[in-house]
Amino acid sequence: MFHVLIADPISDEGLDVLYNNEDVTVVKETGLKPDELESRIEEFDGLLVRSQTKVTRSVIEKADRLKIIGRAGVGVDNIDLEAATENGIIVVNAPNGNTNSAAEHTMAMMMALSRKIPQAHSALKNQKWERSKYVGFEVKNKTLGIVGLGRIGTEVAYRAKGQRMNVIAYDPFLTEEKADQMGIEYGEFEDVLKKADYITVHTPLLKDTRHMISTDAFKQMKDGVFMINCARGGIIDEDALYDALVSGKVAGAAIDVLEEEPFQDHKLLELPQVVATPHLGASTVEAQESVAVDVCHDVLNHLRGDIVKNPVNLPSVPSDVLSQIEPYFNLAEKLGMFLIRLTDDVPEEVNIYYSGDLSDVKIDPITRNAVKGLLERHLGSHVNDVNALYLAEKKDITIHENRTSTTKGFTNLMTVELKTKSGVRSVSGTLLNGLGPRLVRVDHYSVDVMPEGHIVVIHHKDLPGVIGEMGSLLSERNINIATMQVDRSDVGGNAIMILTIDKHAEQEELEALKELEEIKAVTAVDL
Ligand SMILES: NC(=O)c1ccc[n+]([C@@H]2O[C@H](COP(=O)([O-])OP(=O)(O)OC[C@H]3O[C@@H](n4cnc5c(N)ncnc54)[C@H](O)[C@@H]3O)[C@@H](O)[C@H]2O)c1
Ligand SMILES: O=C(O)[C@H](O)COP(=O)(O)O
Repeated sequence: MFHVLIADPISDEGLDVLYNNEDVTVVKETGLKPDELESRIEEFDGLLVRSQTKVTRSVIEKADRLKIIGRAGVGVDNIDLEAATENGIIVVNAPNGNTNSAAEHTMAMMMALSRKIPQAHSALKNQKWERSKYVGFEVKNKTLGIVGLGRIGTEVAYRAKGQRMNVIAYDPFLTEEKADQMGIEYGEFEDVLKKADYITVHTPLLKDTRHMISTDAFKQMKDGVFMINCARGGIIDEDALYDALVSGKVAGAAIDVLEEEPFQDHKLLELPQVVATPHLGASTVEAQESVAVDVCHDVLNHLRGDIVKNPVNLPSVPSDVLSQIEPYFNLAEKLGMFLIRLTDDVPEEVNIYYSGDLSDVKIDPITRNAVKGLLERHLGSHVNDVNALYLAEKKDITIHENRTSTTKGFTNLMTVELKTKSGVRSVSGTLLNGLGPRLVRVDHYSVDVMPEGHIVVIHHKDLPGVIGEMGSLLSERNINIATMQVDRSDVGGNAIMILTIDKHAEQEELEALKELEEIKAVTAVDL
């Protein structure tokens, strides 16, 4: 049974996705104080929030069974992503559901600002008919500067063109060609600052974007510029904006978001040329239904062990690519689990080689599964594909991915190589069409083993009678051999035997095998 906590108001249409399942219980407790959330969180497998609830490191560190945090919306700056990743908790969001609403709100704010609608409205409600006081500006033929041309910035650009504005945009991923296609001007950040009559920001709040609209940025702008922020508080330095408004450098500002929310007594709100809404960009029926449905599906999928659509702290994989690589996840994990059993030394470096069909697919998610398999032996079951690479780095294990043309006759081949102070061990595997995963090499020995169940790997001398002796030893202990694979380096030299047996091999059973003179090493691997 999975327990999911809904900590912010989330649309019922989304919650229905969770309610209608026998394996899920939903607890709705919105408006929890940070210490209340900390004390409740250990009961839950899933947590659903919007922007209000702060999912801090101390919340995450108390979340012993938490597997997923769902953000019904875009911005995840209220969630400590680093802490979530370290603790193997996947964070998912719903990036597409509120794009339209946020873009429409931005346009509404720009028009309200330009035509002083909120000020005129409030005067009229106070019985003041002040027509001359509220003369505004047309936006037609003015230049709108967009900082951040992602989903929302792009929608704003198209709407502004519909208003016959000129649009100039800056985004690190914007090319001149793309700008041409959109019929807008491509600019550097400074060009946008200098040329725009209205500037709207649509970036996430990141280290690089915090206070990117600073005192220095205001200095570069036209006198009488209008500023709009329907993205995140903190992108605009609020003190610098206040000074620029008071000095008249900025003619007016439309603000949906501030650094500290909820906000009430903010000095910006005292200025008559500031139009503000309480973080309403995504607050439409349509957006809320859409983000809630999207995020609840991802939460349910993840809890049931299925793939999520919108991971934030995992590489996102388009579904057509996923269907190509998902079958390799199990193979990769098994290779990692097998390999780590071949040595008791401290892992230092892992090299993963992808070849054949695997040489031109997205390999990062496959690598995560291999590393997860490797680390599980020593770090336990809290290792997952979210934190596998982070934990490897923490343990000073370097991971290298390599694409090679060496297929050794297989249509796809994956080799995981582990370096320790005593040497290099490696294991290779393939997905056999229709037959599933196979181990095909262990170090330099060729084998053909299904990587599942109870396996015993025996390194021995290639001498007559060894196989028989081992067979009798095992049968004396009532251990049935299901399959057996042998290979040798040269006649009479070193050899390997890989047995699959019907039950877990106990330590004393392995010790008995080791007593045979010809046996050099015996390792049990349960996959
Ligand atoms: N007010 C609201 O209710 C509301 C609603 C939805 C989204 N938002 C916020 O709006 C913002 C944009 O959302 P989105 O869905 O368009 O995100 P997005 O990821 O699609 O777009 C963000 C864009 O910002 C660009 N960017 C990053 N750093 C930049 C920099 N230094 N300079 C210029 N551009 C930079 C990125 O390249 C990207 O194209 C986010 O902060 C989101 O949280 C607010
Ligand atoms: O990032 C977002 O999606 C918006 O800021 C919406 O936030 P909200 O879900 O709290 O309205």
